[in-house]
Amino acid sequence: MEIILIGFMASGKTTISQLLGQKLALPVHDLDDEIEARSKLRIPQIFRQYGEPYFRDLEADTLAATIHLPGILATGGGTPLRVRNRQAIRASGAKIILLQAAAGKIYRRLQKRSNRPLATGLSVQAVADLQANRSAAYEECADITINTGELTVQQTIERIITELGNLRHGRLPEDE
Ligand SMILES: Nc1ncnc2c1ncn2[C@@H]1O[C@H](COP(=O)(O)OP(=O)(O)O)[C@@H](O)[C@H]1O
Ligand SMILES: O=C(O)C1=C[C@@H](OP(=O)(O)O)[C@@H](O)[C@H](O)C1
Ligand SMILES: [Mg+2]
Repeated sequence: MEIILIGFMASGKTTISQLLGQKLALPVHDLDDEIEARSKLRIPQIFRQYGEPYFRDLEADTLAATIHLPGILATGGGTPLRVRNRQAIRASGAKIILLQAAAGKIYRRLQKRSNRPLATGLSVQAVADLQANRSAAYEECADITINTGELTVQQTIERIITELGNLRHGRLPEDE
């Protein structure tokens, strides 16, 4: 992959990967879609019938099988939790983009109907707690971090393009 998007549920990985792929003319892969295609099961069905550890094994295997393809990869919110996945993400040579948003924003985005078994019935506090548990794993991988909370989808894309340019030219955010 050239670019890998990581971050909490509803931070925008799936949405942004699609638009970024169009903008940069790169193929787009979504790890959840790849897992569903490989297992021929929907994500909630995998959690219900086989449990989370089985899902995490599938996720790790699917990551290993897709990470060497060209393009942009949208991971799932839990993908960087396993150390082996973090190592694979770092070793891929892709630019790693961490999308963030405050718990209240994430909570509102999660109220839309979705395919996320772990988001069902989460309070704002539970979202904040889970974010706190996961943040070190995300930050360990990230080359670029973008807070999408106050941005539109279009603004997020523009910010990513700018930050990728800065990274390429060795500029730090403080230089701007
Ligand atoms: N600035 C933004 N960047 C990304 N997504 C945003 C933004 N503002 C609102 N959203 C919305 O947040 C939701 C993110 O969902 P999704 O792309 O499925 O996230 P993920 O794949 O990280 O779980 C979408 O409904 C998207 O339209
Ligand atoms: O955060 C998580 O543990 C998960 C996030 C989901 O992906 P999104 O982050 O794209 O919603 C999906 O992989 C699964 O429901 C588990
Ligand atoms: Mg997604």
